[in-house]
Amino acid sequence: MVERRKPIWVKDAIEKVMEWKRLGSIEWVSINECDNRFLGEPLISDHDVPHFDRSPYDGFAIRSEDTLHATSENPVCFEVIDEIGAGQVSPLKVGPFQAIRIMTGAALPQGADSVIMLELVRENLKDNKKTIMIKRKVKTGENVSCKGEDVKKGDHLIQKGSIITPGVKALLATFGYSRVPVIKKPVIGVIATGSELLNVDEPLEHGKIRNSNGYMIESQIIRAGAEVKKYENRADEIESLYTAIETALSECDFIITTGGVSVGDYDYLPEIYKRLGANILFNKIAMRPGSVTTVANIGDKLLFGLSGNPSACYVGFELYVRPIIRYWLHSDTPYLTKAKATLQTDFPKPNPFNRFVRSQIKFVNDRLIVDPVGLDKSNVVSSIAWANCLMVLPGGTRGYKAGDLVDVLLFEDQTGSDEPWTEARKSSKL
Ligand SMILES: Nc1nc2c(c(=O)[nH]1)N[C@H]1C(S)=C(S)[C@@H](COP(=O)(O)OP(=O)(O)OC[C@H]3O[C@@H](n4cnc5c(N)ncnc54)[C@H](O)[C@@H]3O)O[C@H]1N2
Ligand code: MOO
Ligand SMILES: [Mg+2]
Repeated sequence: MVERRKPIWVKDAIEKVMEWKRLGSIEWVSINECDNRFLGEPLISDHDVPHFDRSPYDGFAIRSEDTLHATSENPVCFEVIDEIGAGQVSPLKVGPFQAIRIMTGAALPQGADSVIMLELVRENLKDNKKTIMIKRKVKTGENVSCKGEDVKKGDHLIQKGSIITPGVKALLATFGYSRVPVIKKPVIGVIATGSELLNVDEPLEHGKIRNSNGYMIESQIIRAGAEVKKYENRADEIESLYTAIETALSECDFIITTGGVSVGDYDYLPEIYKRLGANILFNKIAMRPGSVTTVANIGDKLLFGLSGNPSACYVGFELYVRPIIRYWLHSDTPYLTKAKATLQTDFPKPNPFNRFVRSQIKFVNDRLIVDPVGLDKSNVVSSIAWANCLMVLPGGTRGYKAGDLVDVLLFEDQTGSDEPWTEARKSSKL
């Protein structure tokens, strides 16, 4: 008799997984290698930015009070006493009716309190003496980038666990981080199982397929911010599969297997969990695809038994593995970013379970609209490539109509959510 599995709610499954969440430790890497890593310490400024008053324009540094009576009928003459470019500092102090020619980024010289742009003055050279004529009043502080206007010393700029984007990297450089504290990535072992699997470079044979899950999961692991340890594909053969998982357990923080978790004759994962003495957190979830997603723990290590069906495998990763990785990386928003969008086409298929539909979300006339992509079956691979989100259609008997507002989970958005998607349980059956 085939084992009857008891499905649990999506939210409960995520909670059970997150009971085993762990925080990663810190390591220091070169700033050249910090892209897309997660910051291991908050970034607090240790100096003002800029740390000196500077000119935001190419112009002349002057004392504004000297322009008090300047008009086009009555221009005021200034003697140009020095010239400085960015990085140069004038040793001179600007006195009454004196000016220093100054380029964008250069430190404002002593005595000056404002800058007038090159375009607004008339320059003269007489007897080797440079002068300028100013025809308008200049305000105190005009065209000066003041010390600390960008960042003040002691400002909390970026919190620990934030992803290092180009902007964050610019700040790290600004504050002299040649080495950057980041969270050490968890190492995730990946074993694709199935006697039908060919390697990517093997020619097709009747009845066999190339292993796509292994590559897809590798890519999802990298996108989530973790490190992949890829093992050879394993045939549906209990002894070699058991040995491969045992080895992976000793070498990795978490293990992902794909395939072999259902109730088929050659689905050996349930038997292997038993042999390993693993504690099964769940082996059936009230969702499509990915209902067979199984998660077990041995000590503090989680074994994610993702479905062999590509779309189910993909969804299983995003819902259950990704938050474990992001939590490890100290993110306080480890779940996929949630949004609401308007369904653009009817989705008439009724479903008793919560359905996570591979979809495309986009802006049309300032409105977020979402459309399913490709074939909505768990064994398809093509729709994954066209999807940038999962549209969530809660279980119930009815289908959905164009114009309905639906929940959407975004794959690429880095904001994340502090709460996972949660089903309204009344409308969904177990
Ligand atoms: N009698 C039942 N049959 C099935 C049930 C069920 O409840 N009762 N569940 C179905 C559901 S739902 C799913 S999902 C699949 C899950 O299957 P497994 O996780 O056991 O995976 P396999 O049987 O090994 O393979 C399923 C399918 O996926 C293809 N596959 C496997 N690995 C890869 C890979 N690395 N790359 C690409 N494709 C892969 C494999 O060839 C199969 O076609 O079970 C249903 N059956
Ligand atoms: O787990 Mo299966 O994906 O429900 O199709
Ligand atoms: Mg199977």
